[in-house]
Amino acid sequence: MNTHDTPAIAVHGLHKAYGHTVAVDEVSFTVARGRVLGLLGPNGAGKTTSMRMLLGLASIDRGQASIHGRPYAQLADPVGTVGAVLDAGGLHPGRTARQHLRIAAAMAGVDAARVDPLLDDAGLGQSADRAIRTYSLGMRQRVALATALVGDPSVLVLDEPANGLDPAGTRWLRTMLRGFAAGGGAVLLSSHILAEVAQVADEVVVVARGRVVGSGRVDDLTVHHGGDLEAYYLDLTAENAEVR
Ligand SMILES: Nc1ncnc2c1ncn2[C@@H]1O[C@H](COP(=O)(O)OP(=O)(O)OP(=O)(O)O)[C@@H](O)[C@H]1O
Repeated sequence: MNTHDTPAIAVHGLHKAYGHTVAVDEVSFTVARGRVLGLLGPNGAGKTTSMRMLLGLASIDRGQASIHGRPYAQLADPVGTVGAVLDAGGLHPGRTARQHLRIAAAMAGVDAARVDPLLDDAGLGQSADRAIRTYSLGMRQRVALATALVGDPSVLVLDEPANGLDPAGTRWLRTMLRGFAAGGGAVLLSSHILAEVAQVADEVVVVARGRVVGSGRVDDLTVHHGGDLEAYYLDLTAENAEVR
């Protein structure tokens, strides 16, 4: 199954518990090609766990998660299909950004010539030959984002991609994501920076304590809050403000 009617990302009835903590409780959403979906929610709401299940990094207790109609593990070309940023702290500290991207390109089976333009786009051209251990948080985030793009994927799954980025980096990310979606790509991103989400996402899903408490197009959801995503979000999550 890989027709144009199949959502790029589909999550249905996803459920996951860690001991007595229900991290994700019957979460469902889809992301169509050409769309950006923002996954919002308080700390501990289940956003990262949902993304990890989608990417086959955490087992699924119940429900299904698929990319272009298949579970991640059954994708014929996972690196060429999905780019992901889950934890920019996971980069090898002794490697340079250029080495890191070249290795990623080799693993994805793509031409190493793709690496330099990606480094330049991410604003890393000047620092690409320094060890990642000398990088700031925002620079690591830029490496992680550039790495996610190496395989020329059609789907991006990004956990707090703006974390640590300066204003120029945030603008680069926004422009990159809109361009990616305009080219037919699908993006799932989590973020606590609601002003940024309002600018880049077509739709949002709000989770609290593992459950979906709101979802839809940003314009529709915020109609009673003067178009203010933050006001809508804070109203919706007020009862679940206590983190777990
Ligand atoms: N490996 C784990 N072992 C035990 N509990 C976990 C584990 N991973 C997540 N949890 C719990 O599952 C719940 C959801 O966590 P998750 O990281 O998915 O939240 P989140 O929405 O991504 O939060 P944040 O916004 O703080 O990143 C939390 O209660 C968390 O403590």
